[in-house]
Amino acid sequence: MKIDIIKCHGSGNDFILIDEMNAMLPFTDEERASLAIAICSRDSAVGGDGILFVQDSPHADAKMRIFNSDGSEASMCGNGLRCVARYACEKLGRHKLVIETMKADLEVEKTEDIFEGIPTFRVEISPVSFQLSDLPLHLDQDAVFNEKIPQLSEDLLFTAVAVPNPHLIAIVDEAVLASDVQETLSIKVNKPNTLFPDGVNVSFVRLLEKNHIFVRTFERGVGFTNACGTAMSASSLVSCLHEGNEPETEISVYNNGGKVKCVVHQIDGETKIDLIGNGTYEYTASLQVDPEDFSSAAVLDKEEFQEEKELYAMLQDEVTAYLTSFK
Ligand SMILES: N[C@@H](CCC[C@H](N)C(=O)O)C(=O)O
Repeated sequence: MKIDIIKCHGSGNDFILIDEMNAMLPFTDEERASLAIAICSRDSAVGGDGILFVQDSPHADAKMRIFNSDGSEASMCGNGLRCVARYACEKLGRHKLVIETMKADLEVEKTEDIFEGIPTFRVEISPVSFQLSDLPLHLDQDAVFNEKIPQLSEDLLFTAVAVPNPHLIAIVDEAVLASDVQETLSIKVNKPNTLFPDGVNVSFVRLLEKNHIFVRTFERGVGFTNACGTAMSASSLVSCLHEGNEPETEISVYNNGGKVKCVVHQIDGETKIDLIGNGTYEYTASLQVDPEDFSSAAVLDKEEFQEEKELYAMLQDEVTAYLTSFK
């Protein structure tokens, strides 16, 4: 069988986008999980942090489903939603859409370039919940706000938040960021454990200057990625709650894959976060796959988006220069 794909990324968090809108024979969920495991493998002909399935929606302009590279389905994907926003806006000829996700219909729109010539999109990150039951995190308390979790660390202070996928966030210094603390802790809470039965995305955050932070994330179902959009959004919120950054103000969020901007909105007791950043295409192609063995996928008719790659590399150079000033 042949599957048309777009290889894309949001801040270096890379995905395979598959359009299932109007599909005559949509995949089963078992096939979606198997396909993610097969073609996201960095040993495969494609490789990626996950697959974005774009589908019809009965009550929104389109629907996004995200399958991690281990085949697990997540409730949300911020970097992926920007790629889906670009694809759906271009397909439907619109600049603003509503995209259905597992737990919410979210606003997306094309916005001013984050770097000249780089397609940039604003996506809504919500709902936001600090209730531990919404992650879930099994502790005998309702929330974890900038406090210790002795089972995980004697020193670090954590905040737990669902946006709506689960995130555990710690503000750390450069020395902790450079250590293996994050990897060890992340592996512990993403294998069978009593605290996080569904696993959790773990982010270490370094404060750079006012309204400028660096975020590195070990993603549930993937491992370390260049960036995690929901994690960068949640980390921006935490930086407003505990570290003096400002709601209703653009927070520049740097990561190993580039940068995004986040704006935290807190209105009538409800929190929403705008995540603003690139939706970059790397290439289009057709995958020739054996429906009985997805791992045999071959890439055909590959067409590169060379100019986009070169522009994004210039943004990354700018980010590297900025981050070097904090070493
Ligand atoms: N990288 C995504 C998050 C993808 C899902 C996450 N790994 C999870 O399982 O919750 C993003 O950009 O938010």
